[in-house]
Amino acid sequence: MTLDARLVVSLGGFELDAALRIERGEVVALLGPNGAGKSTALRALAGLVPLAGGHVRVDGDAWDRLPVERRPVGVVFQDYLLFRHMSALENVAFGLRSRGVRKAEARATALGWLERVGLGEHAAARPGALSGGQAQRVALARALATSPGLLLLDEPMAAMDAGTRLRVRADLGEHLGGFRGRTLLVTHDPLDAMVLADRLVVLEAGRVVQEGAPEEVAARPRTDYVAALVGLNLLRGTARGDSVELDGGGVVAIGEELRGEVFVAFAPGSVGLYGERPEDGPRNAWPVRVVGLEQQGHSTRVRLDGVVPVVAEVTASVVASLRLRPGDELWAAVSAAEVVAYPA
Ligand SMILES: Nc1ncnc2c1ncn2[C@@H]1O[C@H](COP(=O)(O)OP(=O)(O)OP(=O)(O)O)[C@@H](O)[C@H]1O
Repeated sequence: MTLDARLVVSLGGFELDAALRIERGEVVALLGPNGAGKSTALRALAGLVPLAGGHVRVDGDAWDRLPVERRPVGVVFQDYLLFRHMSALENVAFGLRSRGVRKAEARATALGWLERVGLGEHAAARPGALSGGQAQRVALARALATSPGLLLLDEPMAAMDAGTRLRVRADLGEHLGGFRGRTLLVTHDPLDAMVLADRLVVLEAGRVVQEGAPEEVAARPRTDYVAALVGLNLLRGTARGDSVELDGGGVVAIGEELRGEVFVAFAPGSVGLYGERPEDGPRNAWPVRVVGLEQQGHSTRVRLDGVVPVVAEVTASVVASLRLRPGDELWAAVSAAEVVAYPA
């Protein structure tokens, strides 16, 4: 009962060509930078954008041949797209009515769903009288009420403030946990993806560049975008035993034996900063220049340029004792044991 799709879409100068598989009960997060084609992929699955090639199949059923209104798909958009002149109940019942369910039954089912998302008491309210989080839950209830085989969520929390987002993320996690269809969640937010998804698919410039379990993607990024998303330093080079000659120059000692093209990743927090080259210190020490400082919670992220460009995350006491400023020349050091290398 796997959804198996290859989505080829051509929009002006933009070309999407992405393969996606979603198992029953699985939540897949589609991540990527602005303009990568995430919304286009979602719209293509919903039938709102025509396929120039490829297919959308579930168990041999060709969903791509079905007209939009007959696809067993529920969609929740970022701005919810609730009908403003209808009550919450009528909004949720609408999807059922348009699938031929009789009025009384549609209303009863809709009320059941509003109760499940905690909005039974707001059934008569118009969308304008609901908060963003509540409106989002109505939109989710409307999408789930038709028991779709595929639930599509397009940045469902993007319009919310941080506090609401936290609550709605938890709610959504609960509802998705009980949902037996397949879910595709389009998001920019790595936290939404890591918390809610069973698997991540990363799209860049219309192509899938990496996919896997959240912990796998977080530990072994394969593009600069993914590395920035999960907060790791990422370098690329050729491994010759326990060291890697970097493509951009410089060498990184690693804690294991590898050969061939590899990625090298390490956490900013594992990078130490020193005024002088550290004696008897970590095997990796590179001369660097400070190009930027950014406070993040209790630590400072220091962007460093040099033959080996890296980001370090240090405490306020390091910033103070080294009197760090843009332009300063320093040494960055990281132990080989903190460096992860994997085939490119
Ligand atoms: N109707 C359209 N006609 C022509 N080009 C379009 C159309 N819709 C989207 N595009 C282009 O397709 C590309 C992908 O857009 P899409 O909205 O799918 O990306 P996205 O990954 O969802 O981005 P964002 O994160 O900014 O929402 C962009 O370059 C966009 O400008």
